[in-house]
Amino acid sequence: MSRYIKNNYVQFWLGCIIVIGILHFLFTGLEDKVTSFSPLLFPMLTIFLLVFHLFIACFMVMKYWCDRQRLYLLAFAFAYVGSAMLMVGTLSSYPAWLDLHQFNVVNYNDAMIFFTFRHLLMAVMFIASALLYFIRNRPLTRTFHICVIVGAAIYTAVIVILAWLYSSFSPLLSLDLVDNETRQYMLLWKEAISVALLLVWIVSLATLMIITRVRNMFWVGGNFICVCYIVTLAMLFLGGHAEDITWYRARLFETVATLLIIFVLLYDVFNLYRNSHLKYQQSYQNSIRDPLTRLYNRSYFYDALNQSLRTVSETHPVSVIVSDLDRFKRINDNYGHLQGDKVLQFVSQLLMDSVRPQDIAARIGGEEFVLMLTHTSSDAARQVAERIRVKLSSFDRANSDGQLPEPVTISMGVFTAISPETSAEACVECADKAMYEAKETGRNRVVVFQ
Ligand SMILES: Nc1nc2c(ncn2[C@@H]2O[C@H](COP(=O)(O)OP(=O)(O)OP(=O)(O)O)[C@@H](O)[C@H]2O)c(=O)[nH]1
Repeated sequence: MSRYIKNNYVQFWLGCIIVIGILHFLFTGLEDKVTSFSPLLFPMLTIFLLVFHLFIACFMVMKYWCDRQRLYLLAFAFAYVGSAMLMVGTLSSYPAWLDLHQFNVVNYNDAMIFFTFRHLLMAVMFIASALLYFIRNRPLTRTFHICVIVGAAIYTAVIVILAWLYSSFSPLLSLDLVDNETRQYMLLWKEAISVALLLVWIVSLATLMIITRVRNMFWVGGNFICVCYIVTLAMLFLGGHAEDITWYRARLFETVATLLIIFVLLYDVFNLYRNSHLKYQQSYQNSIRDPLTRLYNRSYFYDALNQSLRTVSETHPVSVIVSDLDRFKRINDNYGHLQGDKVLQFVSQLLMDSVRPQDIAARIGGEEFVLMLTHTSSDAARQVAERIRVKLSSFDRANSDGQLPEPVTISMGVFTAISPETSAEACVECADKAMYEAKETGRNRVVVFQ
């Protein structure tokens, strides 16, 4: 177990180093080609990021809505919705994205205030999400759900309102993080807030790693985004001033990393769809097959026969073969029920292998089987039955790999429907009568219903 977890961590960190290394390589390549970035790049990237965050928030809410059990998804949803709202504030600090006359008027301090509160909101919500994941299997009451949702909504609202109050939109409070004239970072940002945010994200990453153990793609995404935010903050921390190349690089990095997370989430959806489709297929097959022999069950057989009988005619007959093992009780009595089951499985496999894919082989009683052969005349059906009978009687313990404790024989009755008026029940009844005639006239025989 601990090796499995260690493997997860090693793979995760290797993946992070490779992805971040590739992104870094691409960005430096881009920076070498582009001498100066357009002031529109930052708001454009922010718009992309905003849309990505709304997309992720919708994904989390929808996933939560599926069973309304996984509260940790809602913590993520609030983190991303709040972040998107704060990005609207960031955009308003860049009027150029809407109003070209104010191309050079950028409120860097506001952009940094919205950035700070955005990260504070997200990092704390990520920790909350990990804690909610930790208690996911406990029986949580409806009141607890409501409290968590209300708490997350209040926290998000408080952060958004505080960001707005501290920004230049409100005269009530103020926070100096960037000097808008010189574009230099203020001491408060450089020595306190950036370090504090970095620490909060490190705590967030540690909490996520310990609790989730990076156990699936969803949490690979969650942990990866924490690493990306730490890298983003480190970039800003090392950068000289706002509008410096690192300012753009950090935003570009965050946008690309979020896009990667969207791909991870899409993969998660694909996995969910594939698993639920597989489960559906399994439960559907279980509902139409006999558990012991994997032949079709009685109800599936009757449905299929009724369907085939609708189009039956003299040129397109449908044949039914009812088969019953001879003196099967003796096998059970002499060798036990388990050996009896093996005999039933062996005979079922033989029946399945002896018919075409469009035919149906079903188990309709203890040791009673039925075959439906479409577009098969009475004579052809008799030949199929005869072939199966001879084949079965050719096996003994040695050449059946011990499946048959002794040679086993089968009695078979054939009936062929040529009119759509014939019901499925009547077909089986007639074939059954022919099979009983085979039993009465010595067993190990094929009789065609006349
Ligand atoms: N091992 C096993 N035995 C089963 C199963 N279902 C039914 N049987 C047994 O099948 C036997 C059927 O016996 P009978 O109907 O008396 O007939 P028979 O011994 O095959 O003799 P004839 O049909 O007259 O040739 C019974 O002993 C049932 O207990 C099953 O799923 N597994």
